[in-house]
Amino acid sequence: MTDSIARQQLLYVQDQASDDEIARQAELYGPLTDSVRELIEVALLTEVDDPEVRAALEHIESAKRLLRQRINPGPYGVRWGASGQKRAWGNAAAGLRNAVAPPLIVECDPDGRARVDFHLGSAYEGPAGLTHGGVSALVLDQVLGAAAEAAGAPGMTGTLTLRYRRPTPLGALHAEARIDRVEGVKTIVTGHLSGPDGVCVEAEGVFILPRWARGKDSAAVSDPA
Ligand SMILES: CCCCC/C=C\C/C=C\C/C=C\C/C=C\CCCC(=O)SCCNC(=O)CCNC(=O)[C@H](O)C(C)(C)COP(=O)(O)OP(=O)(O)OC[C@H]1O[C@@H](n2cnc3c(N)ncnc32)[C@H](O)[C@@H]1OP(=O)(O)O
Repeated sequence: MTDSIARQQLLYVQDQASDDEIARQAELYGPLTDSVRELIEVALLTEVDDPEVRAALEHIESAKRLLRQRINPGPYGVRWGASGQKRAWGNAAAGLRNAVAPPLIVECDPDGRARVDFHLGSAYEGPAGLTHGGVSALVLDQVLGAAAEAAGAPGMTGTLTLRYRRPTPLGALHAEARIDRVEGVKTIVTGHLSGPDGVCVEAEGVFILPRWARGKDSAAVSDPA
């Protein structure tokens, strides 16, 4: 096993946190993340005068000093609590503690379907007034991957093929996915992202359970044996 695979595996952690403790953390950190996400948007769009910008910067620096007093060296990883509840809170698309995430709160069915209604603000702009194509890929990767995982056939994205059919606006959007077929360790998933005028991006993904995870269940992925 290479060092990088071993390091990756160590970030899948059983931390035995109780459901109550997880709920406490979600209540504490969820609003912090939401506030930082809004800060990103406000910092992008503010038109106040220079002294107000400098004063705001001081406040933000002070908040960072507070939070840095005790800090995880990162990244967050994926953690499972005592009841098996999963926390992928660092995830760039869906993480509860990641202000970069839109966030996507994906609904899944165990038969391998997933869907999400979400909102992309000005921070996700690519072409003027439109969603960045890489952000559409992020969303579809996540939703297709979640469909595979929901059916018990999770995997790393091996191949993601996208067809951008019409420009994707910012604002209220929808994405959905379903498993097309499972071929051994490969799960093939299709889906799309749509806006108010219809489908904007179509996707097909091949999700592959990596060698190191084969024959293990999610409760054992952090066991390097
Ligand atoms: C229960 C355990 C949980 C384990 C957790 C592991 C993964 C779960 C991860 C996320 C799931 C959760 C939620 C979903 C959320 C988000 C989705 C976003 C996910 C990502 O953001 S993820 C980051 C981007 N992703 C990468 O960073 C991948 C880098 N890469 C690799 O890690 C390897 O490259 C890998 C694993 C892809 C394959 O490596 P490998 O050694 O396991 O593969 P191997 O050679 O055994 O091939 C087996 C069969 O796959 C075919 N095959 C091989 N490579 C292929 C490819 N690229 N495309 C199409 N088919 C391919 C072969 O042709 C053969 O096919 P056949 O059986 O038909 O011959």
